[in-house]
Amino acid sequence: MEPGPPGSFGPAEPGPCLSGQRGADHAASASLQSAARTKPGGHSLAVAAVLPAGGCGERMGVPTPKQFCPILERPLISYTLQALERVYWIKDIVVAVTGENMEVMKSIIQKYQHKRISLVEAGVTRHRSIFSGLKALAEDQLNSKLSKPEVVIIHDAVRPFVEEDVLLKVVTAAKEHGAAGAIRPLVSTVISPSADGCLDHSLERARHRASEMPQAFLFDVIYEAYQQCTDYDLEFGTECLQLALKYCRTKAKLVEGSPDLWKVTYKRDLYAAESIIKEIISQEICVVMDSKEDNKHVGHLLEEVLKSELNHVKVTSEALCLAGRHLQQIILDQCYNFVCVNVMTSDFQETQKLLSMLEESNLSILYPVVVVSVHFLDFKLVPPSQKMENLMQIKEFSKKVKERNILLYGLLISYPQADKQLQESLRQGAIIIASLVKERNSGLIGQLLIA
Ligand SMILES: Nc1ccn([C@@H]2O[C@H](COP(=O)(O)OP(=O)(O)OP(=O)(O)O)[C@@H](O)[C@H]2O)c(=O)n1
Ligand SMILES: O=C(CO)[C@H](O)[C@H](O)COP(=O)(O)O
Repeated sequence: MEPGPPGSFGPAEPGPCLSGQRGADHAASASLQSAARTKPGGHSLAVAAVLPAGGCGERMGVPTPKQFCPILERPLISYTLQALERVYWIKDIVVAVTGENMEVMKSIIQKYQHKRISLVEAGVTRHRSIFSGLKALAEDQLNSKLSKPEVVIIHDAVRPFVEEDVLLKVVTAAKEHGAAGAIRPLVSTVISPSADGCLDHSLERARHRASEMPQAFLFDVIYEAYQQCTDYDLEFGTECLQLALKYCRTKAKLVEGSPDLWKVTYKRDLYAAESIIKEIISQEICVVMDSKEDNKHVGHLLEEVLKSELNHVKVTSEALCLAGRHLQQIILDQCYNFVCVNVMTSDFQETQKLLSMLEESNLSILYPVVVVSVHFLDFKLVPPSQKMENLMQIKEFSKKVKERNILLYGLLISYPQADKQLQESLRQGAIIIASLVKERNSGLIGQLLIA
């Protein structure tokens, strides 16, 4: 039941938004947030979250429970925690895990520096795990640091792509209606089979919806419902909204959710989740160069070719010399891909400077950072073989920085005198860079690729 080996460092502040909407519409988000924090009377709304994480992931078909399966070497549950903890108005996050996985969970919290998390022991069914989380939040608990929230969010630990806007929508609707949950249109039609395995009847697809997570409730409503519900409900029930309806006559407001809210269930869902994460962290590349004229000139040429080859990626450039001030900002803004330009040289001074800055920044705690050390050489004047000995040092550097979750690759780009040939080698270089950034293949680190 050991989870796969995650990376090994300590994160900075809550990582980037996994929604791919980084930096988008700050003003709208701020006003939404203040709406969530403020009751009509002007007092802040106390919101907590309960994450059931005590399942064994039978349908995934692997020995590790799916919430601990690694994606880019970090356990799935860490992405979900990151998504919730970056929403500052969620005060407490209560995670239900089995006794057997308690230590694993504690080490994940420590390694990725998750904040505001409390752990409780999970039950044998999802409903029992949720009930256990709710009990920890109820005010009559002795020796508890937690306090009873007005609204509680319930969210599966295996739905990592939950965004702040849907959390806010369900919380706001729960405040008004007592309960609320995210829904999606049905993909397949739901049918009811009879005992002999034949079709009994089918439901009209357009009139039904798939119930997803997150859901939110007035705490008193859902706690009352769990206290009243039967053992049968706790054993076989799959819908919290139904408990609120059945035991508290609270009709949940249904909120349209995004397709990324789906529950990681089968093995293929891990691959899908990995692709989504890779896509999000590959959206920006920073070309780093020093201020020497030659270096700047060819660095900007490469930047232009990258821009035209990768039109969906934001390509920026930055000088390494200004005591790294702008570069620090780019690191703070969570750019996870760097191309370091070295002209007519096979030493790694520039690349090493950049690597030191990245190591100091802790940027790579949550996601692997790609660094491509680009060396422009005129292969006619300087045969690569002459420089090989020096260039091979990249293997050692890459091993060292891999421990800090930095993926270092080497790229030799031919620097011929003729403009047309240079354009062609820059284009080939850009294609290689794009693929290194997109794939984040740790098997290729320390390799010298040639364009
Ligand atoms: N006894 C249980 C069972 C499930 N869960 C949690 O409930 C969420 C959604 O349940 P599901 O996807 O069904 O998870 P598993 O039960 O682990 O998967 P499977 O049904 O394939 O065994 C997951 O975060 C899971 O860890 C839980 O906290 N306690
Ligand atoms: O989709 C959901 C809400 O309705 C739940 O995630 C789902 O019902 C969990 O149930 P199970 O453990 O049976 O998969």
